[in-house]
Amino acid sequence: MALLAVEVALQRILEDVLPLGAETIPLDQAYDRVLAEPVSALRTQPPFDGSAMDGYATRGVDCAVAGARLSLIGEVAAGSVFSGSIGEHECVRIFTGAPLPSGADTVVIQENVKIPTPGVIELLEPTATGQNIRLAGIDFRQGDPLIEKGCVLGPAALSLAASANHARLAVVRRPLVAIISTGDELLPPGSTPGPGQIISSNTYGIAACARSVGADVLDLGIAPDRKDALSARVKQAMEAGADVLVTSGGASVGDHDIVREVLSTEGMILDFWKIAIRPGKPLLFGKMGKTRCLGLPGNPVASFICSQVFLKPLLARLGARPFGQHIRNAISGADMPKNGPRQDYVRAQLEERKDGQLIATPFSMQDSSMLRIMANAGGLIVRPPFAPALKMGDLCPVLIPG
Ligand SMILES: Nc1nc2c(c(=O)[nH]1)N[C@H]1C(S)=C(S)[C@@H](COP(=O)(O)OP(=O)(O)OC[C@H]3O[C@@H](n4cnc5c(N)ncnc54)[C@H](O)[C@@H]3O)O[C@H]1N2
Ligand code: MOO
Repeated sequence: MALLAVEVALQRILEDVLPLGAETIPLDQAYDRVLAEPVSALRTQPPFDGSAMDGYATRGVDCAVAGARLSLIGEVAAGSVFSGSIGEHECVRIFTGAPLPSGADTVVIQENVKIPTPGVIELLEPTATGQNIRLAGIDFRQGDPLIEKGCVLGPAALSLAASANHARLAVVRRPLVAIISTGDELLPPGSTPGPGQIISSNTYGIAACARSVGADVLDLGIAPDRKDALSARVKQAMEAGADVLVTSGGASVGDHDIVREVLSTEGMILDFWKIAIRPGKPLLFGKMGKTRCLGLPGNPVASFICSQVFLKPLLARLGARPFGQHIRNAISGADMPKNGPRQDYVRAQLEERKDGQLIATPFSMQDSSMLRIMANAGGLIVRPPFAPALKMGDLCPVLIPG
């Protein structure tokens, strides 16, 4: 039977995924969160006509000519209000951000005056009516829509929400992804491996992919290849309320590849197992209640590429976060043979020519255990199933992992 195509597998993974619910959180924790409800202004900003400069508030008609003299009748700074009113040929010392005194419609900046005698200012040049004033509401008025639902909150949006007087915001809950590595041979980084043992690496790439699309990660460590040990960790993931359960390793057909069986025993309804991708063929997907289960192959590069191609879009959809794979057109830096039945993600070195043309040169070794090559690959040349041979200089799509 033909293996499921990558696009079909992705469709099946995303098929009925709805964004998670909302939670209301303090503004200072809302950076990079996805807004669940639109934000509108709870107040008008600025709430009053105010001065944009340090200087003297006066009437435009009284400062139309150089040499005009005005009597100084008081002072107003930001945070206070001048209680009187400005009359003909009068002014009030004013500072940036202070409300304009009643009767004033213009601010003369202090660099443009001299003080011939205390209590009097003299204009060095004319100032037009309305200069250096910020009118009430020029930024926004109460009730104005300010930030759309679905926006990923960046620094300026957060300051805007604060200015509009929101102390808390409704944001989409972050998906929780539980990660279990499986394999008797695995030890955490920093250990001293014994005979036959290696260091477990996959979790770190998987977790980083998850975090890059706004997910929270629950690392459930390394489970040995025993059904009871893996079951216990799966139960932990379910008890923690994981939206997505990712396993790494044990997905293939060997005697120790127990993931599919254990997940099924724990209640997973299998959707698919094995797809037409290289690396990553033994990928499995199913649902355990509301929890989506993604069984990644153990080979480190397969685990990473499947996280990029399948896990990231799934988590982004759950978190209502905009997401698209970064695909660029390149020309191949080498001849490539015709492809087999699986969509191949060929690790390639990228180079940008002076004219902007991207050149992707495949590494000569493509073993799915080789993390150094993966980490040095600027991109993955995507070779669809049965793609014909490529000549050096032919166009090819390149996925840039994020
Ligand atoms: N007879 C067949 N054998 C295999 C097939 C097949 O179709 N028929 N598929 C191969 C493919 S493709 C892949 S990919 C691997 C994936 O198998 P598993 O998911 O069962 O992975 P493991 O056997 O557990 O591990 C494979 C390899 O990766 C190392 N590994 C596992 N986990 C980690 C980790 N967290 N960090 C670092 N390295 C890890 C493990 O030691 C193995 O070397 O199966 C092929 N076999
Ligand atoms: O996923 Mo495997 O060889 O296709 O690494």
